[in-house]
Amino acid sequence: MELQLALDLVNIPEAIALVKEVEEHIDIVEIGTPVVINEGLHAVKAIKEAFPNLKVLADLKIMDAAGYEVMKASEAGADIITILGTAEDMSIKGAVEEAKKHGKKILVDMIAVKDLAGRAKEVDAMGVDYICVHTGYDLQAIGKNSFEDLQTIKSVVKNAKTAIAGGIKLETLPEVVKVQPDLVIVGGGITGQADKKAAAAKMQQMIN
Ligand SMILES: O=C(CO)[C@H](O)[C@H](O)COP(=O)(O)O
Repeated sequence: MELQLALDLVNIPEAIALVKEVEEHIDIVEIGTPVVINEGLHAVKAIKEAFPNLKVLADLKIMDAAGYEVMKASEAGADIITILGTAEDMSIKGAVEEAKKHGKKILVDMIAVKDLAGRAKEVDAMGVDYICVHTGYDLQAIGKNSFEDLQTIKSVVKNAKTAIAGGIKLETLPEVVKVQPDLVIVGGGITGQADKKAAAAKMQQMIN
């Protein structure tokens, strides 16, 4: 199981400082969608240059023009790029094809997908690398989580790795670990802690 640190509410210097604190306890750094909106793909480039040994995920949440956007994120140094499960099949297949050309991976974010099991089976057959259940901030605010959704995709996905994101904290991590996803994505559960290094270290220990 791998641990991904999601950075959503920082600028580039803050992101670098934060990763420095926890780098030995994480596998992947996510440049979150708000960071990409504020800073562009420069943020991906800056983090990859500063931490060449960590994988970098560009959370572009692609919906269209997938081949082009995957190409640009790949050129910036992203190792993994996200596309939405609600995107057209043609977009997801285009993302996979472009990522393969660059030796990169595609993570499908299943946020807001209604028929989770059905769509997970479909995107799994398109050759994507990760399928991720995700409760976004807006639904976290009304107490939702993706723990059951993780079980749903685990029961139908045959080829891709499975992942989970959205409000995971130290207290809820055991419930996630029980279901054995391949990738656990944590933002505020680390960045919102006074001792970020300790939180990341504890999570890494629980995951392993
Ligand atoms: O993609 C995201 C929001 O759209 C976040 O990066 C993801 O939800 C993880 O952050 P947190 O653990 O703080 O919810």
